[in-house]
Amino acid sequence: MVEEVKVRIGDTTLRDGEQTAGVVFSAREKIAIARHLDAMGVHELECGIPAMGEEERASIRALVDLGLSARLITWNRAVIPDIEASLACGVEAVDISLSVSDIMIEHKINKTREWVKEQLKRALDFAKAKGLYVCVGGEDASRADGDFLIELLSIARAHGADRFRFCDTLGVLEPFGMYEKVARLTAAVPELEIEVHTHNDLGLATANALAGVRGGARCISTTVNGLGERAGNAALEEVVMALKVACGIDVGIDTRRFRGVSRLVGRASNREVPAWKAVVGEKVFAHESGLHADGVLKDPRNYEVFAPEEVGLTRHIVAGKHSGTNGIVESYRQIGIPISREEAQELMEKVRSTAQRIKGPLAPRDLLKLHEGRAVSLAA
Ligand SMILES: CC(=O)SCCNC(=O)CCNC(=O)[C@H](O)C(C)(C)COP(=O)(O)OP(=O)(O)OC[C@H]1O[C@@H](n2cnc3c(N)ncnc32)[C@H](O)[C@@H]1OP(=O)(O)O
Ligand SMILES: O=C(O)CCC(=O)C(=O)O
Repeated sequence: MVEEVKVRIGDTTLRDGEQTAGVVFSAREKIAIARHLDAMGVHELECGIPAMGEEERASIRALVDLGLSARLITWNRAVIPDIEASLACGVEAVDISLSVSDIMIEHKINKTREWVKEQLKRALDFAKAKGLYVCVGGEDASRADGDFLIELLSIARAHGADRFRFCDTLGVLEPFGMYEKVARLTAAVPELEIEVHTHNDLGLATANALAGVRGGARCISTTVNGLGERAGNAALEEVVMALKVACGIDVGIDTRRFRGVSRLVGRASNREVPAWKAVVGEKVFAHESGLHADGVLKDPRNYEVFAPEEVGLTRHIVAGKHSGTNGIVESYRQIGIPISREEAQELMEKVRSTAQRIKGPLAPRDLLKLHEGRAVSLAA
């Protein structure tokens, strides 16, 4: 029997997403985003950094007060005051982060590997004594020495950690490397669950997250729209749909809400979602090219990897420069004008030249004008 792979999503839109340079969520927006993600069935929400100050702590307390089903987890440096600040917010789970690559140990926190091990023990013992669920965040794990990582995971396990977060902080890995590194850790310390936190600097965040699962990770860190530091994080909607469609893994999230949460976060972050954004872009189910429109009209599975309704979107047949007869018939049908294939063939040349002139698709009023034998003006 094939083992059913269970993967959980830990969404960090409210922490790493908000760390995008220049992005700020209001407390009200944080609540709306958290409610939306919770209603979709997202398993865990990384919801802020209590060490930042009283305003941040108040917004985290407000999230705790919502009594969501999702686990709320906060981000902390491996220092006791950060964990105390989290406790003061009422959360029951913490991510305790330590830089684990030599470059960051030596050139960022100015410490030694020995210090990292001892600090991990101190912070972990403190958090576990307080009854917290603890994920140990390995910042820059992808550039860390493999043997040192195994040593850290063993310490983390021995001191009661519940999970280790393998961070590709700079987004430097490719999927094969990601697979090998995570597989090595899961083989060495199988009792400790691994989460993968991937960044998109090379456009590989989603691919690397999936490779992590192939390597044995059972939790994926995501953000809505792929918001996050620099080029962003693995996008929630991409990860969930790729797991479902390409890997046959259903994480139990209501994907029909993806469009809604995507627009909510787009507005709150003031980062508009590109029309071609994978999974949630407004135009990813728009078909103009003659052969594509024809294929989709005969059976959407010809050119759609999943149905638009699955993610809250709708299909559009667009009349434009690359249209063919069947697409044009459909475009006229949609505006209540039934035309024959012959009529569509006659109109095709005009549709093409109009699209060329206006440098875009034809709106319903343009189609109407062409049908009435009138020209479409640029200003129309
Ligand atoms: C990869 C990531 O995304 S990790 C998450 C990072 N997120 C953020 O930085 C956003 C919020 N950050 C903040 O509000 C502030 O940076 C705070 C509250 C965390 C810290 O503020 P400050 O005390 O003023 O320190 P500052 O930001 O200038 O520098 C960070 C300090 O933390 C130390 N530090 C960094 N990471 C860690 C860690 N994982 N564990 C312990 N100490 C750490 C640094 O060495 C530095 O210490 P130093 O001043 O003794 O050299
Ligand atoms: O250390 C962590 O838990 C997460 C840090 C992070 O956001 C990153 O490494 O990209």
